[in-house]
Amino acid sequence: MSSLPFRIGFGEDAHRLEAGLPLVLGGVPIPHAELGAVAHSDGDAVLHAVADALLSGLALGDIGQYFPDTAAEWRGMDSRVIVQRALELVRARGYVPGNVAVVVTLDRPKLGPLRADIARSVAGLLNLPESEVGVSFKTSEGLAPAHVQTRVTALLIRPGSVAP
Ligand SMILES: Nc1ccn([C@@H]2O[C@H](COP(=O)(O)O)[C@@H](O)[C@H]2O)c(=O)n1
Ligand SMILES: C[C@@]1(CO)OP(=O)(O)OP(=O)(O)OC[C@H]1O
Repeated sequence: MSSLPFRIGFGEDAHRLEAGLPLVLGGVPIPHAELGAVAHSDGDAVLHAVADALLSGLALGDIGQYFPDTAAEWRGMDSRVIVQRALELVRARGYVPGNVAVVVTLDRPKLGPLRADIARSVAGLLNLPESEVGVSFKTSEGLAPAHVQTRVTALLIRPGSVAP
């Protein structure tokens, strides 16, 4: 069991995009997306990277170990369940999330108008104030138009080990 007051986690995810599929990011359905994620689950690349960031901060592996993409039971699953499980594992080791920073690379549609919705959704899942969830968007500058990529850093704190 770690005795460090802080741990840093990093997660990354990518999904191929195709027409006729839904796009969900951070638990928020993206309206008017021409392309959606090809995935075994609901393909929420933000929540997959959030969960991996939580797990990696405590060297707990990655979501594929807990939710294999070969298991029929996880087909089409709501990725909020993945984050909830990762959070349970983090809490069981005596840590809680302090803040997270999310970067989404997606060419279309523009996500700026949904920034607050995504931050609020991720914050709610992690039991954090919205102000502790940074959300940035980038395009690939046309290099990967049928692709969504996400990267997330997470600070994990052991309550009681640092002055408030
Ligand atoms: N899907 C996206 C991608 C980017 N944005 C915003 O556009 C601005 C410029 O992005 P660059 O990749 O060209 O640097 C930036 O302010 C992003 O927030 C967006 O809203 N949705
Ligand atoms: C979430 C899982 C399981 O349904 O499948 P995908 O939706 O394909 O997502 P990915 O980020 O490729 O890997 C994790 C998987 O185990």
